[in-house]
Amino acid sequence: MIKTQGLTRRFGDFTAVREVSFELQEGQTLALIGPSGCGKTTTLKMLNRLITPSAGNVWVNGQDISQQPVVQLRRQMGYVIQDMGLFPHYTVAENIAVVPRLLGWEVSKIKARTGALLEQLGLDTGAFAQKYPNELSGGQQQRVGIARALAANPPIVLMDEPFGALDPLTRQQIRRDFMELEELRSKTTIMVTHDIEEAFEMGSLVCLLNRGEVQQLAPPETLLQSPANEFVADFVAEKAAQLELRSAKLRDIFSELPEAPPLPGNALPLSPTLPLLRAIYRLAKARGKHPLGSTTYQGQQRYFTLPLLIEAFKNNLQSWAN
Ligand SMILES: Nc1ncnc2c1ncn2[C@@H]1O[C@H](COP(=O)(O)OP(=O)(O)OP(=O)(O)O)[C@@H](O)[C@H]1O
Repeated sequence: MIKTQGLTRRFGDFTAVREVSFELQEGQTLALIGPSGCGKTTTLKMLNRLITPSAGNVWVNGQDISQQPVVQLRRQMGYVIQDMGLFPHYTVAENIAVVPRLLGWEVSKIKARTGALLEQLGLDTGAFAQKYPNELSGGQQQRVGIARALAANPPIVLMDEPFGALDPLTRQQIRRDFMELEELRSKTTIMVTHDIEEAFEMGSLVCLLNRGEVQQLAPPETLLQSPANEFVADFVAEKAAQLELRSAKLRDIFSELPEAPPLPGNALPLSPTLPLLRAIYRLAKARGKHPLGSTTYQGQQRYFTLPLLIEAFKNNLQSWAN
């Protein structure tokens, strides 16, 4: 869907981005991460030609973007930025409708699309469509910004610190809602973030940059398990435990679990409380043992089963990592 080769940008004598190459398939998410000033935003902006590369190429669907009219290019790419960039004198509905209008969609189609997006992003259409950005909270504005970027259904979404300006709780909630959006599953997303946990949670690939150069480009778990160099190892070391949970996928857990042992007749069902599950998971990881069996909890022997654990895992994965 999108490919770069040798992407480089110089500002005078200074090389902000050097020879960045990656390839993303439809539906994949690339998280660009690294210390402040490492070239994340410059890389992102070269993808929609907000910044012209000094060298290298970008192809979208096999087409070299430098040969494409810029308007046509940007219609294929939703763009979400940290300060939202909503038009203050447009209502929420008008803000979301900007690109569909430019594309000449019928009014009824625009209205239906706007309403559907607002609902999907947890904003009641009746209450919000006619409000102005300054009547919304930061989190609500950010949701509108996301809706606007998705309005014309672009196959590619570029996001620069999309959840950056928000408090941690709002940030987490929006991120969760965002990841649950059904239509995003088929989109190819490139996001810039300074939050390594966010990168690990959202990225199917993580690209760690330092001083404009790629240090490692790989699935998140690979950065943990096989860091390419000392910089990568140091970068992930501090949060290794949280990152492991962020990048844990249900299938990883499945492969660790053997058949559930038969429950004894006097087994009490386990209520999967968070601390208990957390302890089980840690134990299993640390000792390389499967987390099935029994445990003494509040003075009683409790047994936990595969479906229970999986369910609890699904429900709690997010909050565990916090
Ligand atoms: N227009 C410009 N002129 C000169 N230098 C620039 C320009 N734009 C960016 N730079 C420099 O290029 C480097 C990379 O900038 P960029 O914004 O891509 O970094 P970043 O990784 O996104 O940083 P941050 O996380 O702080 O937003 C920085 O050192 C920056 O000062």
